[in-house]
Amino acid sequence: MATSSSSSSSSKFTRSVPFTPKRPFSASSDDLTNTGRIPRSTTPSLLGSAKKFKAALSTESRTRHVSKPRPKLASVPGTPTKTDGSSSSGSRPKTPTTPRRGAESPLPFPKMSDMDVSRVDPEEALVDFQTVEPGDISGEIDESALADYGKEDKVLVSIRIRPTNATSAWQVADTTPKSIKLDPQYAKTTANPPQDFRFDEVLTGSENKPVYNAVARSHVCAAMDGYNSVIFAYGQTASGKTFTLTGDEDQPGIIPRAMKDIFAYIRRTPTREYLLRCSYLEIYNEAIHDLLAPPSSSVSQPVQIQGTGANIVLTPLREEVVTSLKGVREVLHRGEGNRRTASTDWNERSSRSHSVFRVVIESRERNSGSGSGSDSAPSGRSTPGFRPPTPGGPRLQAKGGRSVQTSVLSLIDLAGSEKATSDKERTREGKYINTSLLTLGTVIGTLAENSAKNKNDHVPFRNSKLTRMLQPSLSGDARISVICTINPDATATGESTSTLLFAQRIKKVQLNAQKKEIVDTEALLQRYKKEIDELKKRLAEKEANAPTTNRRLSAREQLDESRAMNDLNSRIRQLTKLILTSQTVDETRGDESRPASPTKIDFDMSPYQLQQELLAAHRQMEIQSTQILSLEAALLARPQLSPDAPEGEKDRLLAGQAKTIRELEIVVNGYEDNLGEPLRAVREDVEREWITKLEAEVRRREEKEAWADELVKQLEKEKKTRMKLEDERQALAAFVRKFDALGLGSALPPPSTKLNPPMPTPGGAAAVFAQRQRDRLQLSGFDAPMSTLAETDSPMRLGAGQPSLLEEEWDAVDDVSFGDDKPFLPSALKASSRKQSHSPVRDILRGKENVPM
Ligand SMILES: Nc1ncnc2c1ncn2[C@@H]1O[C@H](COP(=O)(O)OP(=O)(O)OP(=O)(O)O)[C@@H](O)[C@H]1O
Repeated sequence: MATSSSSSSSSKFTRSVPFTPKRPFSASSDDLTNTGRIPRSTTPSLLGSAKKFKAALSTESRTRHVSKPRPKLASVPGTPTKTDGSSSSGSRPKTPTTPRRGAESPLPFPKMSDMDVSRVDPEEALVDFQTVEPGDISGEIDESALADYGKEDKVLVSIRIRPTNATSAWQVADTTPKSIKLDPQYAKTTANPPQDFRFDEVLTGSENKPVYNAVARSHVCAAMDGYNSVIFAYGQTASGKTFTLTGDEDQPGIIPRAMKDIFAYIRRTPTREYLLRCSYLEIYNEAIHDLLAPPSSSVSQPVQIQGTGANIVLTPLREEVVTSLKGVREVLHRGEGNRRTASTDWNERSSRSHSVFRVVIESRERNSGSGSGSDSAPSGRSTPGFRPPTPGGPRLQAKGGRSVQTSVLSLIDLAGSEKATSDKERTREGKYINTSLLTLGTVIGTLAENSAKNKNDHVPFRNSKLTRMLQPSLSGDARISVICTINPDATATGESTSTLLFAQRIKKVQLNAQKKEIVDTEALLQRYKKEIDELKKRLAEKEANAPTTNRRLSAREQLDESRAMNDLNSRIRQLTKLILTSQTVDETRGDESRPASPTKIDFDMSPYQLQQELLAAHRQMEIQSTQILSLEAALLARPQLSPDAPEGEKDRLLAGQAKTIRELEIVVNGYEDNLGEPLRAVREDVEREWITKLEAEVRRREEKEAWADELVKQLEKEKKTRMKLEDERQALAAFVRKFDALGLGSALPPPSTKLNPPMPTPGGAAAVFAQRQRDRLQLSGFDAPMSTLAETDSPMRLGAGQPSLLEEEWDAVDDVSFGDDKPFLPSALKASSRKQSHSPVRDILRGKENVPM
């Protein structure tokens, strides 16, 4: 938002923007528009500010600043001459926003507050082409050039580059779409060329008229045509958001131009009449303040957002009815006044808060005076009297078949976007601005992603008041135009780039705004009745001609004809039902005690229709007679006793029934004694017997499991021992082979044969060793090879072909003497028996029950 020169010095918030042209430049706008720069010689005081023009529409500010007489606007061609003030239709309605102090209401309603506008009669506040004064429309708006409301399903995204005294760091190309890119000399890195950003519009200069025409006009017209429209300005502090939206005395911004355009639109639309309501609010520190409510109540009663999804309602929020541009100025002026009152430092506040100006536009066709239905009152302010209050403000009613179109135009000036990224101070305020602008970025990012990738990811609208309020619009229910303002100075390239990235993201959001209409139900009923009459007429004609035409028609054509009559009939029945439903509702409301009649017979029906009705009635009767029969049977089953039977009879019947009850109790008790109790006992016995068995089973299973675990552990241990022995055996074998290789493998000679050199044994020491192993096994009674033994002996299988030394004792293996006459048997047997007696597995197995050893 804008800066005030007076307060800027005191503000701790220093603005990087020195450029604040307040007065019209002597340079022509052409000088500025193309380059976005202002010649130094023409630049006015740098300390001037647009902030004081924030309420540029206020009549007060206008009289204060404008010395020259207001230019007289040429009347719009085709504008009917205004009738004099005495005529009720021509007299200009007073904007009902002026406080009516002390006015006593003649009606039995409680006295309304000074600012209560909820009881304004909407019929008295209507605006139409006759009531708009030439001064209320903008002479600057090019009426002939009505845009096409922008791209219907895309957000209209434009960039506005604020003029600068320094050299702009941005280059603008006048292509289609318009593009903007950073001057390479200001790029941080020269590795990649600067990104070329493309948008619907890239605007430069200080002229607000082309900006309005390019970015806002289409959306204002769309709002007048029944579409919700949102125009918001996003950008760094002092980049020109407020200048663009509000403008100043010489360059009115989008808000004043939009209001003028609204009245111009009304003036050139003689077929419709309008009810305009304005609201003005501010979101500051995540609280919504109603700027039109008295300051005390706006603090004590902050505005709440209610509802979900597309049905968001702001409450309590004042909506002021306006009938002229003067009324709009007053509303804006009051809102600005309240906003300033609430802040100690206006600049800080304005750049840290979001302001939202909303216009609710309701319209319906003007009554042609043809007297359709009961509504023959002339259009406009003819309905006298006082209305009961409507929440939020008066509403236009759908009348005499004229449906009401409702739309909202929202004009939003956001807080400075750099707060979302660089506000280091962790103040409450900074945090809240961060929250709402960061959430806006996230929401737009997710929406863009969802549209681009056809996804349905959660969009965090609820994370901030701003996004929650904008939810219906951002969800696609509005035409959106975003104007992103950038400061072209080289010092601000980072912030400007992030603004351009935001703009690029929002471009991808998909929209699907629809017109909203409230239909007049009375008129709808009238239309149904008319259609029924026409259909009946056609049906009657067909039936009358049927005898003659049927003779000429083929069988197929006759069938078609009969089908057509059937169709007519069913449509008549359908419409009649719709009418009857609404009448039935009215009847039941009117007299609760009287049941609504299920059907109404129209005696104007054709014979065919009556026949159908008769058949349906017959079917209904059959169903009902079956029901009657079953009810009669039920009645007969009841004990016979007339209501006027003597008391004694009744007592007897009661006694009889009491007896039956007792008998039934006896039966129930008998069942319990004879069957219930014994059955329970049997069940308990069975349970008891089986519980012990079950417990024993469980115990056994647990023991076996423990034994199996132990067994596995022992086998593991045994396997390790085997591996170790195998390693040692291999070492020994290697030693023996080496021994042989040295020629020492012959049987040792007897000590006496020293002279005869020993002859090597055929096959060497290895052969001797192998032979000894075989002999040993044979002697122990094992024929199977060792490896087989190992496999069968142990529940833990070793790899096939793995040599086994399980049965071997180290001292046996240790016997490496090569004398084949040395008896081997005793040692082997001894080892074998010793091994058996010490086997840990056997020890465990022995300890187990039921395991044969
Ligand atoms: N296009 C422009 N032509 C001439 N002056 C401009 C333009 N844009 C901005 N300015 C001037 O720059 C100053 C800052 O602009 P403005 O107050 O609109 O910024 P802002 O983005 O609204 O800042 P904040 O975030 O604080 O509200 C004002 O004095 C305004 O007059």
